[in-house]
Amino acid sequence: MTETNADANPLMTERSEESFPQACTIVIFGGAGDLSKRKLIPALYNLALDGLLPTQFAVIGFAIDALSDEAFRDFARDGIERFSRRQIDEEEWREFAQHLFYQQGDFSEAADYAALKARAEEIEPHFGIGGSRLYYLAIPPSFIETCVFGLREGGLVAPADQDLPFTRLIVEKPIGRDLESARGVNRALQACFAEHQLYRIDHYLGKETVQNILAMRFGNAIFEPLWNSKHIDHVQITVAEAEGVGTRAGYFETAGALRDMVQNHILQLLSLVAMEPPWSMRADVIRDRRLDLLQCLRPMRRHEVDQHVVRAQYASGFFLGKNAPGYRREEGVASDSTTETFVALRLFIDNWRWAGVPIYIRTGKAMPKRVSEVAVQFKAVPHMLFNTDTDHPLEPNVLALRIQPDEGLALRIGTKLPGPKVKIYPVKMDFRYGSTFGDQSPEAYERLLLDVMAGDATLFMRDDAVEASWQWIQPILDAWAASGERWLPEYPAGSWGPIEADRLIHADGYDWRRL
Ligand SMILES: NC(=O)C1=CN([C@@H]2O[C@H](COP(=O)(O)OP(=O)(O)OC[C@H]3O[C@@H](n4cnc5c(N)ncnc54)[C@H](OP(=O)(O)O)[C@@H]3O)[C@@H](O)[C@H]2O)C=CC1
Ligand SMILES: O=C1O[C@H](COP(=O)(O)O)[C@@H](O)[C@H](O)[C@H]1O
Repeated sequence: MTETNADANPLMTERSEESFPQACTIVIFGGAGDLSKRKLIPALYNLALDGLLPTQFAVIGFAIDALSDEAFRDFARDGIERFSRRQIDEEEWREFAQHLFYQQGDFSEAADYAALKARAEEIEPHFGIGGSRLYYLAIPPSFIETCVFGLREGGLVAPADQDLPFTRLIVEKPIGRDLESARGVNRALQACFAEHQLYRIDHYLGKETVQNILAMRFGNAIFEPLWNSKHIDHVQITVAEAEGVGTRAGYFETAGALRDMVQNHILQLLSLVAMEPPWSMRADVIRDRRLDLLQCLRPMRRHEVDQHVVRAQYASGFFLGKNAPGYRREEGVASDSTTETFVALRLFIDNWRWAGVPIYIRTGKAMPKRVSEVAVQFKAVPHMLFNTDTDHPLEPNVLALRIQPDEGLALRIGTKLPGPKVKIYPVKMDFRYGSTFGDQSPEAYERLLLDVMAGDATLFMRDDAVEASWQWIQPILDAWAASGERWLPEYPAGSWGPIEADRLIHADGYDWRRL
C-alpha cells in the first residue's frame, strides 16, 4: 500500500507499537454475501486509503458462489462504490484490488478446506505473509460449528500457544438463537480455538460514540458521582431503523428484533452505560465489568413477560411520501409471519447503583428515522422554587448520548428566560462530533478489523457475556413460545411503534422521547 498517513487518523494516534496491525491473510467466509459487500470490503478499503493496513496483507473471499478473482474484485468495487464512506480513488483501488482473491467452496466439504489452504499458501509468499490468518465468519449462523470444525480438521488453525504465524477467528452475531444453542456454539469454538484466538464481534462496540460512553463516564469527574439511583430517575435506550427488512428476510424471519438487536447490540450498550468503573482499560477488566452488569439484570419470570415486554410487527404505512408495504408483504416473508420487527421493554438492574431505576428499551424496523440514543433522565429538583404558577413545570435534566446519526451528546438544563419574571426554560448544551472533529469518523468495522489484526480483544464479546445476555433473554423467548403463534400488535411502517409500547411507559408516568 502507499505511504502511511496514520498520524492523521484517530484509529492510529493512540496505538502503541505492539498494537499495530500485523501482516496476515483475511479469509472472509461468506465473502460473496451481504455483510462482506456492505461493510467488510468497504472497511478494508478505507483502512487501505488511510494507510492503516500492513503492506503484507491479502483478502480471500470464500463462499459457494462461482466467482473468479476478477468477478470478486468487481463485486468488491461495487460494494465500495455503493457503501463506502469515501469514494473510489482509482490509483488506490488498483493497488488494493491486487490484494483481493476468491476461492469457491462449500462450508460442508472437507476437500474445499484443503483447497482453501493450498490457495492461501500459494498467495501468501507473493505478499510476504508468513501464514498468519484471520478468518471472518460472515456466514449464516447455522454454519458456525461446521466452519470451525472444518478449519480445524483442514489443518487451518495454528497452535494456540504459537505467536507467529497466528490464527484468529471473528464470529458474527448472533451467537446461537437461544441460551442452549449459544452454549453449543461456544463449546464448538472452544474445542477448536483458544479464547485469545476468538473475536465475537458486536459492531455496536466499534462505534465511536459507543466507545465514548466509557470516555464520557470515566474521563470526566462530573458525571460519575451522579450516576446512580439517588440522582437518576430512569434511562431510555432507542435504536430505531428507518429501513424495513430489505433483502435479509431469510435471516430475519428466523431471528426477529429481540434476537437481532436486543440480545446483542442493546444489551452491550446498556452494559457500558451501567457497568461499574473498571480499574484499568485492559480487555479482560472491561469485559469483566460488562459481564457483572449483565448478570445483575433482574430475571423476568415467564408470567411477567407480558407486563414488561411489547412485541409488534410493521404493517403497511405511508412513509417518506410513498406507500410502504407491511412486513408480511416483503419479499421472503411468510404471509402469516409472527416475527416481531419491534420490541419495547422495561427492565431493572438489581445492584446498589441502579436499585429501582427503570430502564426502557425500544427498537424496531420501519420507524420514522434512523436514530439511536441513550437518554439518562435525572431526578427532579427536591424543592420547586420556579415555574410553580405556570403551565410549564420545570423539566428534568436529561443527558442524551446520540449514537447515530449526528453523533454527540446533549445535556438539557433549565435556564432563566430573559425578562422581569423568573421563569425557567429548558435549553440544550450540545456537543456534535461532526462540527468538532469533522465528519470522517471511521466506521465500526474499520476499528474492529484493525483491532483483530492487532490482537486487541477489548471491544469484543467473551463467551460468558454472550451466555449471560441469552440467559436474560431466554424467559422472554420461552413466554412467547408458550403463547404460541398468535396475532401481534401492529404499527404502521413509518411510525414510532404500537400503542401498546406507549402504554408500557405511560403506566409508569413517562413518555418515550421525541426523536
Ligand atoms: N448483512 C448485514 O448487514 C449484517 C450481517 N450480520 C451477520 O453476518 C452474517 C452474514 O450475514 P449476511 O452477509 O447478511 O448473509 P448472506 O446470506 O448475504 O451471506 C452469506 C454468504 O455465505 C454463502 N453461503 C451460504 N451457504 C454456504 C455454504 N454451504 N458454503 C459456502 N458458502 C455458503 C452465501 O452464498 P449464497 O448467497 O449463494 O447463499 C453468501 O455468500 C450473519 O451472521 C449475520 O447475522 C451482522 C450484522 C449486519
Ligand atoms: O446487526 C445488525 O445491525 C443492523 C443495524 O446496524 P447499524 O450499524 O446500521 O445501526 C441491523 O439493521 C441488522 O438487522 C442487524 O442484524
